Amino acid sequence: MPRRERNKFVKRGEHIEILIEDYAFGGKGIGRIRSEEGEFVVFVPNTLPGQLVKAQVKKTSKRYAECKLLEVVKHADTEVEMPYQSIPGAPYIKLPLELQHQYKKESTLELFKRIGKVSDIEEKFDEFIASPGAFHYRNKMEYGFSAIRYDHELKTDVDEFALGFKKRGTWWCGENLDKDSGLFDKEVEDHLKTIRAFCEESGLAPWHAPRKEGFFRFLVVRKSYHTNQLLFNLVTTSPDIPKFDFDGFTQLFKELFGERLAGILHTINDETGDRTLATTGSSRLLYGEEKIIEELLGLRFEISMKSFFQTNPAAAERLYEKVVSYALERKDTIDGKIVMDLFCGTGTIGQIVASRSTDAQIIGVDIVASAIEDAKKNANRNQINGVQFFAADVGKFLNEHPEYQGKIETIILDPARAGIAPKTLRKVIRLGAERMVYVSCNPATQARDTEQLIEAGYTLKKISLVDQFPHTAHIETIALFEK
Ligand SMILES: C[S@@+](CC[C@H](N)C(=O)[O-])C[C@H]1O[C@@H](n2cnc3c(N)ncnc32)[C@H](O)[C@@H]1O
Repeated sequence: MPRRERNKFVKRGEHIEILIEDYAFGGKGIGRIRSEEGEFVVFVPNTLPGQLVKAQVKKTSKRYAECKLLEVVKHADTEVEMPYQSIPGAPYIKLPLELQHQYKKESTLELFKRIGKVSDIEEKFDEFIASPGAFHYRNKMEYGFSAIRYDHELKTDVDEFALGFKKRGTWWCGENLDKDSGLFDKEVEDHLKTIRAFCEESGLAPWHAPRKEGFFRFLVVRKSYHTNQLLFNLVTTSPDIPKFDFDGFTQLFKELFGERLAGILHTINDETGDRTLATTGSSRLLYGEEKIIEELLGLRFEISMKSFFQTNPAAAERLYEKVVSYALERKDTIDGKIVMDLFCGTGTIGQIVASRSTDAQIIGVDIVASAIEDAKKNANRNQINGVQFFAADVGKFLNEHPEYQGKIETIILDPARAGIAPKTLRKVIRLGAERMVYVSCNPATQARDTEQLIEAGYTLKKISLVDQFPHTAHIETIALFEK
């Protein structure tokens, strides 16, 4: 085993108190220990510049240490009070949006300098696109049931029924969400404690993660901003199904949400893993419809519990507008041409490009068969011609279709967080497109791919950032590459 390099500043397991001075990409606060021996860097995720924090050292190397946040000892002067319940999914909610934007922009551009080797990245920077709504912007939430609850007053775990989110940094312990978190639908979250009380009164057990047993597992909610309707999915295990009052449960939701209630599903998940939906296990409709309709840039989409859909539709519209504007900037490479939409998901980008061009042929490829089915249905519903969708791995698809080499002028790429596998990227490069519009939800992998694209003769022309998830560390980037 390689020997870990030691440092003279901190030891693994040690508790330290440190002032956070800076922000690194991905939501890590940076602290510095200074001594005559030099400067030592400490990363503490989910912290803000200006905070004094207690942290535990998890990993060390010669020049830096990675820590886990234990407690914020003193808040930063920049933090503001919020009327929302704080949740692990929104670690930066107390930081004013302008500062969140500034940190996200600086740390992302820095990545492209360091990993992508684009030294003049500031000159390529085009626009920072904010989310139209900074609060209550999500259209989906997954609340977990837990038999172990974290009590913030007692500062310990207690054996009690909980419904909400996992306590940050644990897999076994939940926290109750008692009111609006500021991220999803206020009415749903304000009513969550009533739903919890109904479930608790049934006497059936919530999921006990260490023992891997219990009846109640998840409550998933999807919302349409177009119709303001809500679709719920109660996920449970199967043995106690006959003991649960599903009619009473449905009645409660009708009373709480009235006209807003589109439907309620019940899904069985007997698998012990932490996933909401089991690969096995069935779903049945308890009430109403199993789909809701959403509208995006004038196009209509049918959304079921399983389909992928952008989580912040209003910000997704802005993201798509930017992607399409980069693609259509040179209409001569689109009109009457074949355009590839790789990693196309439900095919939204390809459909928008098709609807705004003349005789373009869009080829959409995604590995998830159900997403491709939705893409085809959505294209039919929106009466969009000239689109073809394929359920396949992008690398395999390009192997099996050498006829496209040299025939494509514009490629749109929107890979998942892991980025594009280097082998697949080489195949994409071999298509010989003049232009690539590369969308990424993980700029770190995009910065890595940028270096490979530059080596292959592409130039990074422009880059825009889209803040789809305010109060989190996430940021999306749209980069335009040209030969
Ligand atoms: C960020 S999403 C794309 C979203 C899509 N552009 C949209 O706007 O709806 C990334 C997509 O990559 C797909 N994917 C991941 N690995 C893949 C592979 N090897 N080949 C094809 N598609 C893949 C995922 O199924 C997912 O739909």
